[in-house]
Amino acid sequence: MIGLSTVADVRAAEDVLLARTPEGALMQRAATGLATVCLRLLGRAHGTRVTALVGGGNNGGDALFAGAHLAARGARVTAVLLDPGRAHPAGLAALRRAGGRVTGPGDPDGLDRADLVLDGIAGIGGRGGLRPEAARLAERAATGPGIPVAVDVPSGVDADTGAVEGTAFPAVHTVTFGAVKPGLVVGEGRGYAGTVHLVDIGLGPHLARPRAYQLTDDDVAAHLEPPGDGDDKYSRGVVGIVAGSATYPGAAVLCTGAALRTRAGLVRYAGTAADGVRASWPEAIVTDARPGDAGRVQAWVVGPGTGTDDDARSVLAEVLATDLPVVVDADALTMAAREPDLVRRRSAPTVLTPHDREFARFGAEVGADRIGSARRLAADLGAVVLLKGNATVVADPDGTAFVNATGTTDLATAGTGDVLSGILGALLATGTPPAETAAAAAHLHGRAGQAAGESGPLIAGDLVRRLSPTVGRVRGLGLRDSGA
Ligand SMILES: NC(=O)C1=CN([C@@H]2O[C@H](COP(=O)(O)OP(=O)(O)OC[C@H]3O[C@@H](n4cnc5c(N)ncnc54)[C@H](O)[C@@H]3O)[C@@H](O)[C@H]2O)[C@@H](O)CC1
Ligand SMILES: [K+]
Repeated sequence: MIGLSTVADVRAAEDVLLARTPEGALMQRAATGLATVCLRLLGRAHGTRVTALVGGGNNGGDALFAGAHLAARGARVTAVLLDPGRAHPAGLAALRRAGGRVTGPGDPDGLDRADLVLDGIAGIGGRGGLRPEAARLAERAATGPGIPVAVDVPSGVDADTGAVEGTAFPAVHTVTFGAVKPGLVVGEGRGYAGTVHLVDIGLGPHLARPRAYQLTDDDVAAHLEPPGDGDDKYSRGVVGIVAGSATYPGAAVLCTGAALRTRAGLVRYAGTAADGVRASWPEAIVTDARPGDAGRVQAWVVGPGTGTDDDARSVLAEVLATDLPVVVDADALTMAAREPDLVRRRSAPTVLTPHDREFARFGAEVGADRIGSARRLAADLGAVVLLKGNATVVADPDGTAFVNATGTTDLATAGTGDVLSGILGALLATGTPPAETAAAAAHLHGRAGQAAGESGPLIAGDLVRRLSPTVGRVRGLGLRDSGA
C-alpha cells in the first residue's frame, strides 16, 4: 500500500527531522532528487534549456538548488523570480554560482524556448487559487514546448484535497518529497500532477500512520487468491445478485457476468430479469423468486436496474434486513437516500457505490474535497462509501480512505457501474474487510478498463470479457490475455 500523507503530517515529520539534520540538508536531498528526475526526463543536461518558476518560499528554494545542479552539468538555466525580494537566498546564490540566469516575472521569454519548466511557485505552503502573475506564468508554461515538472505539488493544487480554484500549473510530472500527498492523486489535482515521482528525504520513520492509501497490484492480488485444495464452490463465498428487470435485463446480465468472471465460485441471481440472465450465464443459479428464496449466500448486491417502485423497495428492505454484507448500488442508492435508516440500523457491512449525483441525494454535494465528503457520509451512515470518479475514493466509517490509481476516462460509459458492483459483490462474499475489498474491486475494474480500452472505445461487456485475464495478470500468474 502507498500511504498518502497530509500536509500537517508532512510538516510534523519535517520538524522532527529538521531538528536532527544539518541546516539545509533536507532541501539538498529534495533538490538532488528533483534534478535527478529532470535529467532522466531530459536525457542529458548539456545544451538543454531549463526555466524555473520560483516563488518566495522553500518550494522556490528546491527549484533554485535543482536548477543549480542542472546548470553545473551544462544546462542553460533561467530562474524567473515571482517575488525577487523573498527568493530563497542560498538557492539563489547557488544558482548564480553555477552560471544560471535570473529574471523577473515580466521577462519570462525563456518559457517559449524551454526544454523543461520547473514549477517552484508554491508547494505545501500554497494557499487558495494562484495569484494573477503566477497564474499567467502557469498558463504560459502550459502552451510552451517545455516538459512541465511540478516541484512537490503543482502550484494552485490543494495538497490535501486536490481542489483547484481557478488556474493551476499543469504538470506532466510531479516530483514530490517525503510522501505522496492526497491532492496529487484525487480530484482535480490528479489531472494536474501527471506522473508522480516520490523522492525519499528520510521522513518515513517520523511520519504519522496515514489515514489514506492507494492499493498496488500486489495488495489486490491478495483478494484474488485461486481456490486451495480444500475449497469447493461453497467454501469460497457465494454472492447473490438482485438486479435488472424483465424489460431491462442488461444490468443483471452485466452484474452477474462480472461476479462470475471475478471469482468462479457460486453466483446466485434473484429477480425479474431471470430469463435474460439464464440465457447469458448458464453458470449462475437463477430464480425469479425473492432474495430470501434464492438459497444461501455470503454477500448481496442490490440495485442495478431494479427501478425504485414498491416491489423494488421491499426487495431492498429484505436484503438490508439480513446480517450479510450488502453492496447498495444504482436504484438501491436512490431508495436508501430516501430511507437512510435502512442502512444505519445494520450491523453487517454495507458498501454504497454512488457517483456524484447519487451521492448528492444523501443530502450534500460532493464538492472539491472528495475524500472528506466520502468520509463524512461513511461516518453518518456507518457504511463504506465508494465514491466513483476518475480516481474512485473509498471511505470506511472509521475514516480510513483509499484512492484508486487505475481508473481511466474510458470507464465513463453505460453499464460499467453494474460491472463494478458485480466484482465487488464477488470479492465481498469471501468475508474480507469491506473498505479495502471495495478498493480492491475498484482497482481490478480499472485494470480491466485499461486492458479493454487498449483496442479502442470500450463498452461494459468488454470489461466483463477482460476480467478473467485481468484477474490472472493481477495475480501475477502471467496468464496470456486471450484477446477475447
Ligand atoms: N521544510 C523543509 O525542510 C523542506 C521543505 N521543502 C519544500 O518546501 C515547501 C514548503 O515550503 P514553504 O513552507 O516555504 O511554502 P511554499 O514554498 O510551498 O509556499 C509558500 C510560497 O508560495 C507562495 N504562495 C502561496 N500561495 C500562493 C498563491 N495562491 N499564488 C501564488 N503564490 C502563492 C507564497 O507567497 C510563498 O512564496 C515544500 O512544498 C517543499 O517543496 C523541501 O525542500 C524539503 C524540505
Ligand atoms: K510547485
